[in-house]
This record gives sequence, C-alpha cells and structure tokens, in this order.
Amino acid sequence: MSLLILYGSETGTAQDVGESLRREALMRNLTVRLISMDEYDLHSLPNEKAALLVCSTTGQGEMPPNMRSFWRSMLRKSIPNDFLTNTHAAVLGLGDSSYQKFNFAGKRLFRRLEQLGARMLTQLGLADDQHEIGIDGALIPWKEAVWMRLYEEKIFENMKLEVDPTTVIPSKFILEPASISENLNFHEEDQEYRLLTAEENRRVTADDHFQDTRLVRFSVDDKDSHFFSYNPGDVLMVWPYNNDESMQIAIDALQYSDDLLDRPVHIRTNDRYLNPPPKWLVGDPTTLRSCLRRLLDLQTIPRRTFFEVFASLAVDEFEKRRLLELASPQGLDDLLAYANRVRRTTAETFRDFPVTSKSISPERLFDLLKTIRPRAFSIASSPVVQGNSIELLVAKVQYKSRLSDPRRGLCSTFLSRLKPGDKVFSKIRPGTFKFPPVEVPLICIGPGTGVAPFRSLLISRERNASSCQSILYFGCRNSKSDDYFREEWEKCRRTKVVKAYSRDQEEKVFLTQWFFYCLQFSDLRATSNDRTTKCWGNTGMDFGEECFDFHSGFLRRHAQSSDWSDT
Ligand SMILES: Cc1cc2nc3c(=O)[nH]c(=O)nc-3n(C[C@H](O)[C@H](O)[C@H](O)COP(=O)(O)O)c2cc1C
Repeated sequence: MSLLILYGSETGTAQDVGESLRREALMRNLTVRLISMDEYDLHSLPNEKAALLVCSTTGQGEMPPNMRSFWRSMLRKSIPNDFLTNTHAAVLGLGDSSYQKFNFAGKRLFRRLEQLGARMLTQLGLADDQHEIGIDGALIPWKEAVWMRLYEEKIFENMKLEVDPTTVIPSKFILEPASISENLNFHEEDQEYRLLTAEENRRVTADDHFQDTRLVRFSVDDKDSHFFSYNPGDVLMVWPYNNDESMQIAIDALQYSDDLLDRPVHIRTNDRYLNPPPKWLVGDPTTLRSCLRRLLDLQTIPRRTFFEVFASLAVDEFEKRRLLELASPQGLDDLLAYANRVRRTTAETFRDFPVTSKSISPERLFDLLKTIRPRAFSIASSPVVQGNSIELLVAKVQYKSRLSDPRRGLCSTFLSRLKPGDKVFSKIRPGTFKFPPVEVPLICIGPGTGVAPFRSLLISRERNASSCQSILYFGCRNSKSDDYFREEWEKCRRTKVVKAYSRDQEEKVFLTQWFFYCLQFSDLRATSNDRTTKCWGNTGMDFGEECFDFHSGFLRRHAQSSDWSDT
C-alpha cells in the first residue's frame, strides 16, 4: 500500500510542494504516488490508506483548473457520508492572505473530506504567500504533524520517523542523446500556450524617471485570433525566459561546456518517478541550454526544498554543513537572512557553493530547480479599438538589496527587453473583474500600472454610443514623468479622469486621499435614479473590498440626478 499525494495547481507551486512531500515520503521508506487531482479517480479514494491533498486557490476563490472535475465529483449528492471512513487524509491549502477569499479551495476541500467521513490526520494547513518565509511558514508544521500522525497510527509498515537529510533520491529524469534538437514548446493538452509576436516596446515614463514602464504591443497571428480573443478585464498569461545575466552566472558555476549545453538530448522519465511529466518536456528532443533558458527557473529565490536536495548532493564537507543548516527547520532564520531578505537568486546560490555546483549532473538540475511559471498581466488594450493586437503596461521591477547586483523581476525584465519580432508563449485567461453593461455608470480607481484594465474597458466604452459616463481616478508621481495615456484620456468624451499627482507639490497627495476628498466635496451623480453606480478599484494599496462596499454605498446615496458633469 502506498501513500497518495494529490495536487491541484494553477501555476505549479502546489505541484512543487507535492514533489517535496514525495521526496520526504521516499526518505521515510514509503512508496508513494504523486498525481494531479483530475487524473485521479475519486472512486478509488475509499481504498487508500492515506492521502495528502495540496491545492492552491486561484481567480477569486476558485479551484485551480487541474482539480475542477475531481472537485465536481466530490460534490455529488449521491456520495454517502461514510464514503471515506477508512481513509486518512490531510489538506494543505496554498493561498495569499491579500485576497479576500483566502485559501478558499483548501478550506472547502477540507470541509468536504470531513463531511465524507475522512479521518483527518491534522488540522487544515493554510500556507500564505504573505508570510515572511512564504509557504514554508505553514508547510513545515503541517507536514511534521502529518508524518508524526502517520507514524503513530502505524498506517504504513516500516515507516521511519527520522530521516537522514543526506539520503540521495534517484533523479526524476534521465537525459538520452538525440540526433537533432528543437526548442521547448509549451504545449500541453489542457494548458496550451501559443506564440505572440512583439510589435512595439515603448517606454512610457520620462527618460529621467526612476521607473521604467513599458507599453508592449503584441500582434496576433490571423490563425490564432480566436485563441487570443479577449474582453476588458481579462489577463494575458506570459511565459518568460531567464535573463542572460542569470544564465551566465549559473553556467559558470555549474561549469558546463558549450558542447554539453548544445548537445541534442531526449528527456525521459526515470522509471521510479511515477508522476507523468508534461508532454512538451519529454516529447521533442531539446538541449540543456534551451532548458536553462526557457524551463528551469534560475531567478527565483531558492526555497528550503532546494537546499534539501542541494545538500544531499554536496561533495564538499564545508559546503554540505552549510547547506544542511539552510535546509533544516531550525535554520529558517538563517535561510531568511541568506535568501529571502536579500532576494538572492538560485543562480547566485550556485555561485556561492562552487564545489557542489560543479558536481551537479544535468539530470539533477531537473530535481533541484523549479520550472518557470507563467505570469499574469492585465490587458491594457481594447478588443474593439486595437483589433488583432494585445497591449500590456508593464513596470520593470528592479531594485537594490544588500547584494551588489540589482534585483530584477523575471517577467517584467523579460518583457521590457523584448524587441520587435521576438516571440512569446502566452494565453488569455478570464480576469477577475466582471464589468457591468455599458449602461451602468462606473467609477474606476486605478493608480499607476493598475490603470491597465480600465484603459481596456473605458476606451471600449468610448466606442459605444449607449455607454454611460464614467469617472477614472488615476494616481501617479507627477504630470511629466508617469502620467500614463494622458493624451488618450484628454480625447475621451464619456470618461472623466480625476488625477492625483503625489509629487507635483510640496506636500505628498495620494490617490486614496484625493479620492475621498472628491467624494466629500463633490456631489456625485449617476445618469438615472434606477441605476446603481459601480465602483471598481485596481490597487493593492489602501483599499480593501469592504472599503469599496462602504464607498459604493456612499456613492449610491449621492447618485441622484442625471448628470455627472459637475463632479
Ligand atoms: C490569478 C491569481 C489568483 C489568486 N487568487 C487567490 C485567491 O482568491 N485566494 C487566495 O488565497 N490566493 C489566491 N492566489 C494566490 C495563490 O493561491 C498562491 O500564490 C499559490 O501559492 C499558487 O499556487 P499554484 O502555483 O499551485 O497555483 C491567487 C494567485 C493568482 C496568480
């Protein structure tokens, strides 16, 4: 009998956690299966001795795509309440407490398993991206409790409680020589990405402004126009590549020759690795350089699980000791100081442990490194105005930490460096904004690049003769440096733009203050009594959803006459 680990994941973190649990289970002498929830038949669950379920929450409190049909089956009324009385289970939810529906998927899954009689091994684990050490903050105590309970209940024979952190687990993949190579293609059956072509990449902040913000325009190939059709509020998922700097640091540390990097290889699953990997990874022949460029994330901050695997492969005693410290639950503060606080990248970590790095075989990279995940950007263009193109407004993330090199966001740097003609794997995903019909008056609050979805919406509404008036509250530093889409807003007839420049005067003024100021001293009016003014905000700063509810109530009380013009 083996331990079952199921995951539901949108961008792969839950799968990574599943991988690390699988590794620990193997070290504890267990046999283990790791499967995405939708690939698992719910009818088999009552026959399992123990199942660990790890799932993230996506959208606005939604289940991730690869557990939706599993979840639908779980909700069937025909399932009896004693369905899982023989099954031990534990749930770890992955979420982000800055979302209103924090860890909704994990909470619902836990509750449903309890309803069906599952014997819960421990309390629901609630991992939070906002935690100082990220998901490890909840993962570590949760998994310790799970292992302890499995051990105490003697659910699996021969299970070991203590593990030797230096145990080497066989690699997940093997690389076999191939005759030709191709670039990796990110085509999965249910998660297909297609290529967009960069057409223009224009800096929209003043040259002397500290922030480099780009308006990046992509053209859509005619054959893909249906695939890339979108509505205002939708997002573009973009699959970035590692930047040249990180590639170079990693390759220098790993000491791979050009010959090794460019040799065509087939990536095959090692028999002992049970979870089928994506087809695009083990399909066409490729090269190690292509994988290091397009697949394996060299810029992410290494997590504790990275140090566990890295330590187990260390050949130098001094480096091994240090890596084991960083990998141990007691070494969390140390790990925080070494990696998280200074935002050290995985490539730089290779450089810091040169003896171990140069002994890492290419296969092992696939055990050590997370795969690059697509990132979501609100679409700034309008499907009715811009036709077959898609625009993103992207602020390049770059800042200083205690380390000498600047820290760079993987995807924003990737996008900001695109040249016309460059191709990018992307797909459209419905956004979380569900905008009302054009007849409903709108108040939008979008400071900085948060204005992107409202530009998409408001310039679409400009085209429609039945559109109501809208107000956009926009905030930026000053009128000359980062006043995005200034000329466009001036031409708008159905949108009034109220701006707050935070640094154009002695005293700083922020959009939130300005917004409330306007509310107090202006008599906001809607176009008719029977329509409700809707208030939409796209800012991670001072507004919570409750605040919006409160203020849309406030606005509603003020929405009385048929004219917005004196607002
Ligand atoms: C588009 C998007 C929507 C999200 N929505 C929520 C949410 O509603 N509630 C929540 O707790 N976390 C939310 N999150 C945070 C993720 O659940 C969290 O980052 C998780 O670690 C991602 O795991 P995954 O990579 O396995 O999908 C969201 C993340 C993204 C990118």
